[in-house]
Amino acid sequence: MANQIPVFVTGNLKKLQEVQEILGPTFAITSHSLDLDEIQGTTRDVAKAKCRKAAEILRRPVITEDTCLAFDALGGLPGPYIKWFMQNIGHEGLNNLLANYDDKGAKAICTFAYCKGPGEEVVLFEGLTEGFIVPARGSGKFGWDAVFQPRNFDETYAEMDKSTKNLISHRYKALCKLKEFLKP
Ligand SMILES: O=c1nc[nH]c2c1ncn2[C@H]1C[C@H](O)[C@@H](COP(=O)(O)OP(=O)(O)OP(=O)(O)O)O1
Ligand SMILES: [Mg+2]
Repeated sequence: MANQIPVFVTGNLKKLQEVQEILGPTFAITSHSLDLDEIQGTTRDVAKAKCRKAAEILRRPVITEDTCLAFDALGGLPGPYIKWFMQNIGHEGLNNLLANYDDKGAKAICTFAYCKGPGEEVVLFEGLTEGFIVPARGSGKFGWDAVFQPRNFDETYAEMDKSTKNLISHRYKALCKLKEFLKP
């Protein structure tokens, strides 16, 4: 089981597309669509539990990924709960959460997790990109891309070329570490 190529388990097609774009054709990745339950806790706890669960279900080496959007003024929230905030209050609601704060700083954090199989230890690979929450700009249809403007850039993730996002993103940085780990 240990030598099997890990499968990337995600229910999010956009995430999968970005991972494939970043890795390029030389690093084929297979995927399995599962909507895994996500526990409450720190980003790391959530990422570990999700990966452990995927390994138990599929009984083989797996990779999972958890994405966080942490607002500095809110002590890191919504953090791992960003999916539910995004779904329920949208771009405008995310901006409104910070209406009473001057500090619009936010961190996009990507945590890949690898687990060899059921009961095995989970290894984490984190990537972080700092930026600001801004009123939605750009046509990006991927999650909160339109309200996240990376530090030192004039464009939001949604406005910039996909290739630019993929060179500076939280996901890119985490994938670099994962790639190094998976090198034969
Ligand atoms: O680069 C990104 N740019 C904008 N939005 C993003 C990005 N990456 C994830 N997102 C969204 C998707 C979901 O609303 C939440 C993360 O939640 P998260 O649990 O990690 O993703 P998910 O449930 O959609 O897929 P999965 O099956 O891999 O858990 O942020
Ligand atoms: Mg999820």
